[in-house]
Amino acid sequence: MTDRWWNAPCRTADDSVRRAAEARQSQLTKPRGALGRLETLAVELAALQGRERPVVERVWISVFAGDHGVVEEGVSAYPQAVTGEMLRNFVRGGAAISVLAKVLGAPLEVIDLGLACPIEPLPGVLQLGLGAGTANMTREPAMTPEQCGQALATGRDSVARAQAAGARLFIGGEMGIGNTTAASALSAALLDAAPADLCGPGTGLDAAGVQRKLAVLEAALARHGSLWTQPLEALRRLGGFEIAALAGAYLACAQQGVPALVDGFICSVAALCAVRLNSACRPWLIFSHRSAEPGHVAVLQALEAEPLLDLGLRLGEGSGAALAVTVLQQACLLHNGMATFAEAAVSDRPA
Ligand SMILES: O=C(O)c1ccc[n+]([C@@H]2O[C@H](COP(=O)([O-])O)[C@@H](O)[C@H]2O)c1
Ligand SMILES: Cc1cc2nc[nH]c2cc1C
Repeated sequence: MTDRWWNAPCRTADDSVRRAAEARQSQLTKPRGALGRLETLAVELAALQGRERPVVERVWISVFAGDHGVVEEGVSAYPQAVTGEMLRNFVRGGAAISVLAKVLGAPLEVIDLGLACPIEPLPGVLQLGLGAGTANMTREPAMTPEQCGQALATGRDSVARAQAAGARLFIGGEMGIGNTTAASALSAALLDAAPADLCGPGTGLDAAGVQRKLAVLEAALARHGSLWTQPLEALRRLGGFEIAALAGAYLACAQQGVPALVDGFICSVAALCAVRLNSACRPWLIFSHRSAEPGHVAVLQALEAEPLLDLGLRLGEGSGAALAVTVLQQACLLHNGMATFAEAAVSDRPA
């Protein structure tokens, strides 16, 4: 991997626009701060978009899918064939993210990076064939350097398509049976944390299943723990195709100046990876929700992220991010549409 494109500079938010947007918030007909997080969200979006009146329109959704060799260790409640089966469901319109994309009027791009149980060519699914899923990380690195580089570039290419379509907000989703194990291993490595703090039921393991998954995580970390010093190598050894693609997408979003709405546990681990690869991407990442997957808390904390929603979701696909779009939209509509104290002839000081 000689082309380390992710090291190129990221765009920066516009501080003068931020100050103008803050000044506007202070003039709107409400006690200062009364719209809580909606105020800072609108101001931050204004600074990122470089416009005092931010807008959330033309949302783009890319869902990245891949399988995981570690599934042969019995770490998921569901069989690996579900990854490909869900891709069919995505394009036929029956998955949660299909419904939410339709509601938002957002294009839904589906990318199959490499499946253990390949599916037929399908209109609407971009099939890249990086491999029959990743290798089993308890035995060998999940990805070759070439696969990891191709997966990162896949995310970057999605952002380029989003930008060409005029997208103002990027949502990355993921689908991959076993990917909570990859995300737990990768985050334990990057955070130097105990795997027990990052291991959870995923799609629905029972207590015995979670214990088995923990033993698998410990084996993977013992196998690779001393073999990586750079985040890229941790990603290659412990991550997955879709996780690398998401990391590449977040980095490209920051380089191109497109805010990204981050979904749940797996997406947040990809975001952590992106931040470790190039910390200047962090301001472009907005965290949509706190997943029910227990490891999400530690990852959010490490990123100093306070997510917008906490609905007990643990689906993935980009679903939590798609749900949070409405919150961003309402924050902007209030910021842009409310009257100022002067316009409405309302006294702007407490008695
Ligand atoms: O987004 C989340 O927070 C989340 C939490 C738990 C599970 N998932 C989804 O469930 C799948 C991975 O679960 P598992 O148990 O097979 O590792 C994968 O397709 C994810 O999209 C997603
Ligand atoms: C049915 C199903 C749908 C999903 N969507 C994202 N991860 C998933 C895992 C399963 C098992």
